[in-house]
Amino acid sequence: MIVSCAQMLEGERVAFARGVSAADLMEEAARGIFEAIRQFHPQPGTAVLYLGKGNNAGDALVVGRLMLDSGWKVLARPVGEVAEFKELPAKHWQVISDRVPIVADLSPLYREPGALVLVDGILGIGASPSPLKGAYAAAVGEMNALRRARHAFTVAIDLPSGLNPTADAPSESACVEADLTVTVAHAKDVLLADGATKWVGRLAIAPLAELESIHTEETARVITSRDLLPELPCRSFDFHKGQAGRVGIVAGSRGFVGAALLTATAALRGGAGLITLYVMEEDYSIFAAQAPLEVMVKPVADYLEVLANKHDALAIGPGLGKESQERILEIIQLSEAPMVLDADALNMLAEGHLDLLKTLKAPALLTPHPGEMQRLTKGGAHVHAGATRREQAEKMSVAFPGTTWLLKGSRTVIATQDQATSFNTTGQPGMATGGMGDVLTGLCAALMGQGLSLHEGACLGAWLSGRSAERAMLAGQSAESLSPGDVLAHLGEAFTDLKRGVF
Ligand SMILES: NC(=O)C1=CN([C@@H]2O[C@H](COP(=O)(O)OP(=O)(O)OC[C@H]3O[C@@H](n4cnc5c(N)ncnc54)[C@H](OP(=O)(O)O)[C@@H]3O)[C@@H](O)[C@H]2O)[C@@H](O)CC1
Ligand SMILES: Nc1ncnc2c1ncn2[C@@H]1O[C@H](COP(=O)(O)OP(=O)(O)O)[C@@H](O)[C@H]1O
Repeated sequence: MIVSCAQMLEGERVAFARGVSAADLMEEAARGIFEAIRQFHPQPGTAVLYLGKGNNAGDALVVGRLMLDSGWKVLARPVGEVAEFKELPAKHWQVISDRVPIVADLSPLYREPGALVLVDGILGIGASPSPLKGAYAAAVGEMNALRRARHAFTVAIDLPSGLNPTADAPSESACVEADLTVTVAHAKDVLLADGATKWVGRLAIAPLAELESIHTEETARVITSRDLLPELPCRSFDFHKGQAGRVGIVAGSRGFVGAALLTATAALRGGAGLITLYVMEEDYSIFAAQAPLEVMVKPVADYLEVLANKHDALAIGPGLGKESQERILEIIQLSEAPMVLDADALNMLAEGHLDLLKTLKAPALLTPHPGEMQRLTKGGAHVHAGATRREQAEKMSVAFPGTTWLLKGSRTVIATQDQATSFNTTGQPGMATGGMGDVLTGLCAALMGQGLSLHEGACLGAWLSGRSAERAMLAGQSAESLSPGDVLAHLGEAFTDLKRGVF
């Protein structure tokens, strides 16, 4: 659920009026924040707490205490004097001050071995909307410099300090550039603004039981493992492959073999019962030689043969090229199985055939990246110039009833008419490499084949592929080295994380 900072403050006020204690909330919030940090840094290292004077600093100090108890070395960098701390941060500072040196000189941090985590407890939702000045702006600049030069992992508590808590668009002045923002109780709308993503980074929500039921926006939500898990069918012991879905894949061409194989392997790792990859006869030997053993590769003289077989879901588009446009458009129009349309299938629709989406027999999930979306919306008939990413996806889903739109990016957004628009939180910049979208397509098709609705299949596919990328990083990959193959290899852990309810 999504709230404005003002709604959050009001929710807190109501909770305090019924006797909830701010100290208890802070303890619970900090436990969630620490858990989220551990999700990315399971082994202790060095942490620097950047501290303002309000309760955001209080949260950081409780997180610091939990880190100390788990073997971390913790240092403090107050923006002002510790004597200025308000009641709760002052109390928590007293508890740990003898174990937490105040850093005066930053230069040793640049040489500090091991993981370095910066905790941004400077400002939260109590921040004024004006741009940061003086010592506050300097502290933010210092954190960003450490992040860039030392690759320090930066965690913002509630909001990255400097993000305007009242505006739709964040200010471009001093703002903490976070790798992870752990926001308390509910996602704040400002964190989801298009321009905010580069400051917010990975978003996680630390739940607060007492603030669960505050008034929230019902038309949008942030995807969480807690909401997604009930959508994943729980397999009975006597489950058989026919129940796991027959997925057909229409992808690949000469020169684009990998796209089809990534899609097929993702469908396999996403749980599909039977997977058939359809390829043109003349290319059969290339695909058959490289396809996973479990995938059936079927040569066709004409793509329309695909429709003669029964499927629970079809994935159409990755690496298809342009040659079979007419036939592919026919399949899209005639298919009775739900479809995921990606890559070349989208490019074909963009070449004057978008209205075909009004005559489909089956529902379709379209998964454009921003470039493909631009091609699909050119001319402005359905989406006005300057529309936000959320507006683009929503407007297309309304223009074409029966379709779901997943607009890819670092904050993937998923829209279906009359359903809450969903924002994904998982993933990381290492995913910005060719082939990641093919994995997403195969995964979504597998989930739809197992009976998930288009919207929930898209949400779960986006969450799992992002989480799998994070898992690959924990297993030793880096943002530079991460490949779609790594995402495929770690999907099992992503499913396990879903079941464990990770952030
Ligand atoms: N309430 C709760 O129960 C819970 C709250 N929680 C946590 O508390 C956070 C909110 O805490 P908060 O209300 O104390 O505000 P916060 O953001 O820390 O700082 C405000 C202080 O900073 C100052 N200041 C403001 N703007 C400034 C600027 N531009 N430049 C410089 N200074 C500026 C301003 O000082 P003033 O100007 O008033 O002297 C004020 O004192 C919330 O985000 C979450 O992390 C969680 O623990 C869950 C339970
Ligand atoms: N910075 C990022 N953070 C999170 N996810 C990302 C990031 N960059 C890319 N992704 C994800 O990686 C995938 C890339 O898809 P796409 O651009 O279609 O790749 P391709 O067409 O090369 O297969 C999408 O799921 C997208 O959301």
